[in-house]
Amino acid sequence: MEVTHAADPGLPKQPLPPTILQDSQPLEDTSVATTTSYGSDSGGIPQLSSASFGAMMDSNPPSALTDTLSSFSSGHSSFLGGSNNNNNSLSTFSSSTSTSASRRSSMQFVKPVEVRETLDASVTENADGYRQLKQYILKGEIGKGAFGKVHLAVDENTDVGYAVKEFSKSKLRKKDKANLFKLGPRGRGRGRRGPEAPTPNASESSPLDLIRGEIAILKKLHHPNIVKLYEVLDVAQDDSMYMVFEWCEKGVLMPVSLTETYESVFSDEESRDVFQQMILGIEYLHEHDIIHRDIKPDNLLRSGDGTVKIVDFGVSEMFNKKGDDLTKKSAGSPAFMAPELCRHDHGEVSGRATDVWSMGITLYCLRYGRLPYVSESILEMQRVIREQDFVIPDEEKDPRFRELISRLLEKDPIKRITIEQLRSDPWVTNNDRDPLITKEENTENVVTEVTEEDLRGAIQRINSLATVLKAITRFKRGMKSPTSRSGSGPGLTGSASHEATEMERMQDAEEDGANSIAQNFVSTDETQGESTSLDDAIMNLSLKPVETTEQPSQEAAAEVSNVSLDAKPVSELESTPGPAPTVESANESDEPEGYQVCDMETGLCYWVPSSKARSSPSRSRTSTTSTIAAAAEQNEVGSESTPAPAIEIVSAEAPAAATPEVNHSRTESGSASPSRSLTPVPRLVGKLSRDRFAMFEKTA
Ligand SMILES: Nc1ncnc2c1ncn2[C@@H]1O[C@H](COP(=O)(O)OP(=O)(O)OP(=O)(O)O)[C@@H](O)[C@H]1O
Repeated sequence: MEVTHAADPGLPKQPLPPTILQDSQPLEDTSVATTTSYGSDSGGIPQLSSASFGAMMDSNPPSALTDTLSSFSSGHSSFLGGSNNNNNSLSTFSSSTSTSASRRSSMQFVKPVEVRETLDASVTENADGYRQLKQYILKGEIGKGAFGKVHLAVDENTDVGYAVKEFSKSKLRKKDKANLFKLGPRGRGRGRRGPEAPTPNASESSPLDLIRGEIAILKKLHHPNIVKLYEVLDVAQDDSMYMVFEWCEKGVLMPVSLTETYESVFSDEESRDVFQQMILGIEYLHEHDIIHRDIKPDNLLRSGDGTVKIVDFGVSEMFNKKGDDLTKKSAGSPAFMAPELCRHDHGEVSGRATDVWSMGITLYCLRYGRLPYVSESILEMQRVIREQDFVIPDEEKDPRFRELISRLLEKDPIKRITIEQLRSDPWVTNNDRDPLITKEENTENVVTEVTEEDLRGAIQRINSLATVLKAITRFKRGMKSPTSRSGSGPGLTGSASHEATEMERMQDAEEDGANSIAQNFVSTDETQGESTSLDDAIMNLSLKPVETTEQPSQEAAAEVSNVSLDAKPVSELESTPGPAPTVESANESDEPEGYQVCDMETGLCYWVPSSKARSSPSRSRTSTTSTIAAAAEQNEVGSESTPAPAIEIVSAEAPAAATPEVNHSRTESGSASPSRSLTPVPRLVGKLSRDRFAMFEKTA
């Protein structure tokens, strides 16, 4: 059996080392493990070190370094914030490590991947004695986090390797309660939300809510230097929840010890390469108003080709207001904490600047193999960070590096170097010999052509209207001229921020009815007083358990999509009087008057009129959005047992008296309907989103 790791879907699969490939033995058979280590609470079960697997893939594994690092595996102290006890090797960059040039070209392969959510998973034991979670066969432990183990898993259908992070729900709940006490409702859950975030409704919570913030953050991110999340699963019967991540087979870049110094550290070139990748990953995060807050070498993993992946968004914070990054919360690992956070009564601080500080400590560690600030107690550590200057070893001969470190570890956050300034730093760019890709290239979500295979490929389940918004956005960008997409237009110049890009998109949204969905989406607070942004919507919509009845009640449908009862479920829509124009009829005119939004999973298509066709500004915009959401979700509920009916939503904002609010046609299983001819593919115009919901312009 050939096992591969889940790199970007666009990249070729890479085989796992033969030792794992051949083996289908249960964990207890220690011959499976290429290296065995016994962590403090491993219970004697051999742990497979992902770094060891990675090292085996190197043509020239750095055995000396492996030896050196064995002294670092004895556990991290709380100063470092880490709790893993795996024996990850610090391997030098091997010949397989990608260069920044090849990385640049691989940026185009990053494809958005939808995160699947499974609420009723179960763990069974397979014929070979391995634990199996859905299609994932848990092969062995590759790490230990604060809330549980990290397993190497293999998808039995595709032989792709994944890192499956197990969480103990009881531990998470305990932590959640503590956060509630310390930080209030907004500090709850892994992956916190900025000050604008609404309070989660505890009474509606599902176990996945405990990690909902982290999921919501990871869902948004599609970048080569950010670890990909593929699926989250809750096992109702026991204490475990799982997150399925891209497997970073070379493991942790460098575990750091409070007391030790590495004998071998990253060379100038290697440190630059890692740091450049960190800059790109963090820039991307910051442009999406996400602050990581726990940047440290332990949270930088490497994939098989050496690409650096930022992991662990458990204490990250997502801000709803564009550009806002002020936080009062302290988080992260004390040794990496910025001085402005190192006082218990600190006021609001810039999250971006604190991430930059942590990048500085990380770079120092990479280069010199030790921390710049060390102390024996947390309070003392905080004092040292606030008051003392770091020391750069005398051997450091590169004045550019000295200058960079002092700008990164500048105690005043206002004076500290910014990500933007890092882009042109002489050490970072090696005096322009190794420049970074542009900010635009780095922060743009990649829009790619969709293949037939993609169209057929099932995205299992998406319970979020965010998908609709993303589809719309990508569709719009796909439809734009190359000039505007490349960012040479107003607001999209080299220094253009993501904020400007988003604003432009939103302005575009005014221009056609398709994007009215997007507008509705962000304006739901007008009518519901609840959701204020896409992020909120993700929070509110994406993790709800879906009823499994074929015909859910009106209340259930609204619950599923978390919309007001104003949103009509399909059953009610069916009896709505009025004409039910098909897309064919809508397409008869010469000019497009709207768009189809097609659900690629179920085959349902919705018709969204253009702004020209909309006539009643007084109608609640939420209604349209909500109705589509409810209808989509409702169909999803029924889709397992009955073939998908065809639904069109037309003239959704026309006055109710003259034209029904929502007209639709629906065909029961097996019966012929003109709407069945709404097969999306032939109608595709321009580029198409990979997501479940795709936009189609009418064809001439
Ligand atoms: N995607 C991955 N690929 C390979 N190994 C991983 C992956 N994610 C985690 N690991 C391994 O598991 C270890 C623990 O990771 P994890 O993120 O759970 O630890 P943590 O920093 O304590 O986080 P948390 O506080 O969120 O539990 C890592 O140090 C790493 O060795």
